[in-house]
Amino acid sequence: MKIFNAAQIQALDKETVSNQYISSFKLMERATTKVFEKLQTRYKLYQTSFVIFCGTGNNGGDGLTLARLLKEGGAMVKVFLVQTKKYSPDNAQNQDLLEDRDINVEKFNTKSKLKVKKDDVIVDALFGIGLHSPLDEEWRPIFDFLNETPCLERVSIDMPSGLLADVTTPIEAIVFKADVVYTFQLPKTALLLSDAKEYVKELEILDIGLDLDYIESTKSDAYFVEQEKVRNLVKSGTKFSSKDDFGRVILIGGSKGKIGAMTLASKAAMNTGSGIVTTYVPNCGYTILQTAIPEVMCDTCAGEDYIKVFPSVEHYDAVGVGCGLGLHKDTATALVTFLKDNKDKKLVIDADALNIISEQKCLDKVPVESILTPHEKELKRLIGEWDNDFDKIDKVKQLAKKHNVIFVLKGAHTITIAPDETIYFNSSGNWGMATAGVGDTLTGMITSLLGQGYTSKEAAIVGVYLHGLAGDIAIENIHPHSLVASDLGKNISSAYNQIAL
Ligand SMILES: NC(=O)C1=CN([C@@H]2O[C@H](COP(=O)(O)OP(=O)(O)OC[C@H]3O[C@@H](n4cnc5c(N)ncnc54)[C@H](OP(=O)(O)O)[C@@H]3O)[C@@H](O)[C@H]2O)[C@H](O)CC1
Ligand SMILES: [K+]
Repeated sequence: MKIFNAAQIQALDKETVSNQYISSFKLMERATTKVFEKLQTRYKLYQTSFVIFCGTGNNGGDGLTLARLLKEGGAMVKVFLVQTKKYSPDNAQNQDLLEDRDINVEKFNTKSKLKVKKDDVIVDALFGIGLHSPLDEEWRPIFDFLNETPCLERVSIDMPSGLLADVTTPIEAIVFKADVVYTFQLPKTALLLSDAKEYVKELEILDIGLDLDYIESTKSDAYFVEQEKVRNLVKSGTKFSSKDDFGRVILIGGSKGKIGAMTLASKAAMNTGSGIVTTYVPNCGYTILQTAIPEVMCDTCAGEDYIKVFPSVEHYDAVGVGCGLGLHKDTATALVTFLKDNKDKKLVIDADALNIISEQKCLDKVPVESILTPHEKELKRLIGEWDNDFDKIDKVKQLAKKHNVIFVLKGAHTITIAPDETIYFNSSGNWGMATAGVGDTLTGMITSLLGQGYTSKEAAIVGVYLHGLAGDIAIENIHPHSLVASDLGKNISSAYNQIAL
């Protein structure tokens, strides 16, 4: 699914109205009906009272439409409407339709006293994608009230008001803190970034039937990766496949006390479908690995507790480096030599291998089309501080392009950034996955896919999605708090099955 900026969505809106021969009023009704249907399943309407805050534009128009639909659906509804001289035409038309419907509509300004009861649902329809700059300070008392007053839940239509859709919103800006945001048709970049975590606790994208041809023909560099995209990329075997067809991969890493990382990575590589997985660990890991995973071959280096020498990898289809590797200076020296000696080998680079590359300042030695999978702290060591998420993405884009490598920025919507400047936000996964070893599992999975012949970009996109989906399937039976990295490995098979459906 493409991600559009606000201007592109507004153009899409116009194009839809024209191509489908409908009025913008009808489109608003269609969009809001989708929100209504969501609210109908989220709450028992006849027992719930909604206080809807409406702005002066079409986001406000959505709020007014929703007020009518909720009232018809049996809910109690009260509307607060921003006082102004000029409302958008569809907003004004929906105001007219509220007359004689026994809905209390109260006009307010930034100095007004508002009232919400503790079991009301607050609906924020103040500003959507039409917001052109951060809100003025005069709005602060209103938003402080909306964000702090006790209520049942906070719902935003399209955008949490105050959040800009495709440029950064300053950290101190005034923004509504939504429990759930129902956004129309396509996600907006700001909704997917961790900077917005306080404002978007849950996100749902509602298909409102906007013009598909226009979406298809409009260029975008950013995508939201969903199951359909991954389904089209996943390869399957044939009756005559042999283990050689599924790639031979090697995972290099481990140090005393961190052999578990290699166990997780190599098990995940097997479960993702590699024909042959070899692990290369220091001596202390040999018995552990051979006992833990009979399917994996184990090779060791001279070092007892850490890797002193890297192996030859010419006979492998893909190489994963870094899980549990440690930062010993001999390991660091060996890694730098390894990078220089294997300029033509695409690598998956994670954890301490990334930390060593930062310390040794040798990103330029990383083979082209390698995949780097830093979490936030590893990324900071690599690129330094950033001002905000948009700045972070820009910086990583430049690096990816300069070094011709892929970055996988692990997080809530793990972001894959390719050297061609395309960006992929992942849609699968859950908070239970914020636990040790989950990154090692991902490295094993991406390495496996690379070894199976996926391009680097495909391996990253598919690996990240499959990994998140395995986590989502795991929490069907395990509480997110109790999820551990091994649970992901166990559910890779179910994730494949679900994608194939
Ligand atoms: N295609 C779709 O997805 C559909 C979207 N719909 C809804 O429409 C809104 C967008 O509506 P729009 O009228 O373009 O804009 P908003 O309602 O978000 O806001 C416009 C009003 O806000 C004022 N504004 C803008 N920035 C500021 C600011 N920094 N401070 C104060 N006021 C601001 C703006 O004032 P102007 O002076 O610029 O005119 C407007 O008064 C979208 O988000 C969806 O909710 C459709 O309903 C269905 C299709
Ligand atoms: K809103």
